[in-house]
Amino acid sequence: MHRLAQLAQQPSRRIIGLMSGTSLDGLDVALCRLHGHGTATRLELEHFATVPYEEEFRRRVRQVFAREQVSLEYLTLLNPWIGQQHARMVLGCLYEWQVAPAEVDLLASHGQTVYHAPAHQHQHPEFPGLNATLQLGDADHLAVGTGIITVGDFRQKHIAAGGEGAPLATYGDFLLLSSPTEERLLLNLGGIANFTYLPPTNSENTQTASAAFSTDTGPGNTLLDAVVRAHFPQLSFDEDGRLAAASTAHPNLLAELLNHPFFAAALPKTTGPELFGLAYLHAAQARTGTQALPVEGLLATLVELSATGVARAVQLALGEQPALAVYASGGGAHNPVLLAALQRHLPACNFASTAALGVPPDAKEAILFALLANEAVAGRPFSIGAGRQRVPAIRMGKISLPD
Ligand SMILES: Nc1ncnc2c1ncn2[C@@H]1O[C@H](COP(=O)(O)OP(=O)(O)OP(=O)(O)O)[C@@H](O)[C@H]1O
Ligand SMILES: CC(=O)N[C@H]1[C@@H]2OC[C@@H](O2)[C@@H](O)[C@@H]1O[C@H](C)C(=O)O
Repeated sequence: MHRLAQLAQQPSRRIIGLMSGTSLDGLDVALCRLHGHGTATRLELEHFATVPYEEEFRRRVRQVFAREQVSLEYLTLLNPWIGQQHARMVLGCLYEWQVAPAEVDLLASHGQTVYHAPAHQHQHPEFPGLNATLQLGDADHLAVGTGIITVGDFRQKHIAAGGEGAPLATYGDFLLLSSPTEERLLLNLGGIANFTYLPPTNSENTQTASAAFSTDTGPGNTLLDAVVRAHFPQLSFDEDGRLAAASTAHPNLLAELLNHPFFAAALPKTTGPELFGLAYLHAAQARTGTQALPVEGLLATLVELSATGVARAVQLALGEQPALAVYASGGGAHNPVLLAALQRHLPACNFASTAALGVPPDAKEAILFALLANEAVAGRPFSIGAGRQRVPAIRMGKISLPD
């Protein structure tokens, strides 16, 4: 506790942000130097790596990932095991970067989401209105395994304060990437796509902060990856969208997929592969008689679905022809076919990568969790609209001590 009080007083802190997303591609590890806190926060990214998961890691997580029925014993075993694996991966990065664990002030660990259950999605009759989400990889195992104080399990506080436990990007995006003059959209194209809307902070409107918010928009890469894996077991994604580029979207299947009420629901909203999985796709194919659609056509349809989901959410928030600066991040930002579809749907928007703002697109989410840990230890709850748009004024994360 004494160490934590010291950390809070330091002008800057060295924090490792960890993110393991829905794509199960690997653990993102971002070593950050964070100066100050709140709106005065300044970031220096010292090192970044994605430690790829071995097939065996993915196989074990998939035993429970987004599944309604699993072995409770297996789930219990995975919780410390993932924590231990993540600790090992962090130590491997530190060794490579020639940084001693004692030179790092904090670890910020998101853990592995295995089930996301916002009320609109589970609709369980015994728990009406209850939002829930579960991340595995207990932070005590990271703290003891690395010797670094660890902040983990960020999402529960957001739910306790009235949110859905996601997206949490709002807080870090607002602190780090707001512009005094530019109206921005920070678009993350991960397994699930989401965005943060950031109005200019110098706007005449003193309510500006209260207009900043984040929402999921629907699938990003999750369905694309699932279809690629089902057809080509040796591949994990459609590199540069080459397969999708060889065909065009099937209009009836696309319309059927977009018929899901999620796409018209009010913002903000969250979702996951529990909803946007192969069962959803196969049901829509059965209803439209498109079961025999070749894989290229399927992928082209799914790229269009992801882009349309983003465009619909942007239009719900900002009107039919929004003209603002969009900064993309996440793995989908490397997919030229997806980016071209987005530009087609939002022609008045100017698309760039978050690299243009000094944030490497693959590192962004891991950096955001380092920012959240910085706020947990050194910040004060700051208001982004005090509960409007479900952005509660809270600090998030639980603290695990190594001893
Ligand atoms: N060159 C590329 N071409 C096409 N797609 C790509 C490329 N590089 C990465 N991707 C896609 O990005 C995915 C990984 O994205 P990312 O790491 O942002 O997801 P995540 O963080 O796991 O997801 P989430 O943000 O939903 O938790 C890959 O599975 C793949 O679908
Ligand atoms: C429950 C959960 O893990 N959600 C993730 C997921 O991946 C993208 C999207 O769905 C987003 O809502 C969230 O992650 C980011 C980092 C967030 O909370 O902002």
